Amino acid sequence: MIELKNITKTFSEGNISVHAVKDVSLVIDKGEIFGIIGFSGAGKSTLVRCINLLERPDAGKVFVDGKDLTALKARDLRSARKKIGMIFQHFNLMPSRTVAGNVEYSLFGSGLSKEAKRKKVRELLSLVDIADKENAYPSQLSGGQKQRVAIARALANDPKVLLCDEATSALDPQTTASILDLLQSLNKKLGLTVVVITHEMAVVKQICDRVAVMEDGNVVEEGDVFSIFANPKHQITKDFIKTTSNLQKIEGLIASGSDVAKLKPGEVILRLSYKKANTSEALISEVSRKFNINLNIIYADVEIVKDAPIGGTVAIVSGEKSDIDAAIKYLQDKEVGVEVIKDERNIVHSLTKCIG
Ligand SMILES: Nc1ncnc2c1ncn2[C@@H]1O[C@H](COP(=O)(O)OP(=O)(O)OP(=O)(O)O)[C@@H](O)[C@H]1O
Repeated sequence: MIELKNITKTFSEGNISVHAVKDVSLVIDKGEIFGIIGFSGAGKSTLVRCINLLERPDAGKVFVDGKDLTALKARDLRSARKKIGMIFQHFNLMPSRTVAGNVEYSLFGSGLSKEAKRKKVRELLSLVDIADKENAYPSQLSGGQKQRVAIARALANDPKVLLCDEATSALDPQTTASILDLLQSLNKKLGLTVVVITHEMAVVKQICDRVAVMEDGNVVEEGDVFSIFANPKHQITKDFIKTTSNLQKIEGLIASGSDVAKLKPGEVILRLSYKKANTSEALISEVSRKFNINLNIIYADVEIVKDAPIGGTVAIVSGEKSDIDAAIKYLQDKEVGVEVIKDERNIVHSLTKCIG
């Protein structure tokens, strides 16, 4: 549905140049929810604004629904743009128009009669569940309600693509969840291709099918959401994932000398993370039985991402060194990520050596 080919965009002010997007190529499939995540200044907004040519790239091509937008004349570009809706962090509603007026404004030039426009506006407002606010002004609405109006407005010309630029960043967590639910239901109901820019991995986890991670104008990693969460390759991706997982807290507990992370000689702390869609919690009891070791779980953080469990556990493991080694190998063979966080097994060895 969307293909970005070698997109480059540089902003110049005086003799300072900012390379906002550097030779980025991406393919976003029809009907998917695609996330673009990165820290502030990574180039996400610039890249997404290149999709509807709000920013014209210095180099590269933009294909949407088979059309090369970069090659279109102004009039054709205007009509192609109508098939690409966009919503923003701060909603961008017109304060002097009512909710219905804001949505109707987008139907200007649609050729619909006054009555047909009214009907369309009512349908759109019902679709986003805000029909009761038809006559209210933006200043009388909450942030979540404003974003619903902005979504209705973005859908007025029956677009095939919806671009969402930090659409939930100004909302509280509960409202964020309800707007993400709405985007997901519109994606299913209308077959809409949705592109979501965010700096929150939780947003990606909740609704995206695939994600691209941006840093310093480049896409550094890209893939389906489960694989990215299970096997992040780039440091920045790992940092983003840390923000949504409790499994990293163990380092803090060790550093603070917490009793929870104290080991007896011979014990080891392992962090197990699921890397395969068919991994299950049953593995823990299985290795415990099979290798005659004890796993005392300190943290478990497992949730369902794209219908598969993701996350893992942190456990204190005790048993014979050779049994623990064999259990680690067994888990790794089952494609569970195993990290040794703290290891007191050598203490047993040195004690044995001393006694011996
Ligand atoms: N119109 C502009 N003129 C000059 N520089 C710009 C312009 N737009 C963006 N930039 C610069 O390009 C870089 C990328 O900005 P961009 O807004 O695309 O990043 P972002 O990842 O979306 O960040 P944020 O999450 O803060 O919006 C930044 O260094 C920014 O200052």
